[in-house]
Amino acid sequence: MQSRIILASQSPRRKELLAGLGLSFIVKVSAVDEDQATRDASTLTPAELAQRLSALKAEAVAAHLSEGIVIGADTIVVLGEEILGKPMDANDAEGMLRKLSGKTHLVISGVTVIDAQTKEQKSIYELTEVDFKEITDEEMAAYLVKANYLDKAGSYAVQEHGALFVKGIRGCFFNVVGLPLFKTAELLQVFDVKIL
Ligand SMILES: Cc1cn([C@H]2C[C@H](O)[C@@H](COP(=O)(O)OP(=O)(O)OP(=O)(O)O)O2)c(=O)[nH]c1=O
Repeated sequence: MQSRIILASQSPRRKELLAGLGLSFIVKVSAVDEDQATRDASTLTPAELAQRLSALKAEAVAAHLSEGIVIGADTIVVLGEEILGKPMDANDAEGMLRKLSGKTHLVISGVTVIDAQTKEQKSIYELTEVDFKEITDEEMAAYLVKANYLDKAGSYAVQEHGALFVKGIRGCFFNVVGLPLFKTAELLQVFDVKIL
């Protein structure tokens, strides 16, 4: 029998992406203080951090379960040495977008899967390069009024108004949206989840 799958994420994007694979699953979320965890993990590389945060989210949910396959994920935007998470407010968002303007950055998502019964746990990450156009002052002002950016790493969503700034990407598109489907599917197969 196929194990029950639990998505440990409040992100509507991750829910939609996973549902697109035809999997049936339930959503369960447990609180993780991502900001504190990021501060605690200052020696990690960005890829390690994304994986660590995804693991904390999956572990927080798996801790309350005796069976099931739990999936946690985390997405960060990395510009040079700087990690950009979600903005605190419009000012913060504007600052992030000014930094990203005209440059290429990385989007890294970590994904962790845990078998709640055996406690087997595995993490992967995926990395996508994203090229931004130069954002004009007029575009910036309109964007901050119209776009939904507060719950998005880097203050943009490539699948929404952020598309107007994204000239090109190299790598997995779904990774930028929040769940790298190819690598997530490979990982789920390690846990004997049948997709096809
Ligand atoms: C860069 C980018 C991010 N995002 C979103 C994906 C994630 O939802 C969010 C990054 O925040 P996360 O902390 O990874 O996820 P979350 O808080 O939304 O959900 P949860 O922790 O419960 O899993 O940014 C987009 O939707 N589009 C984009 O282009």
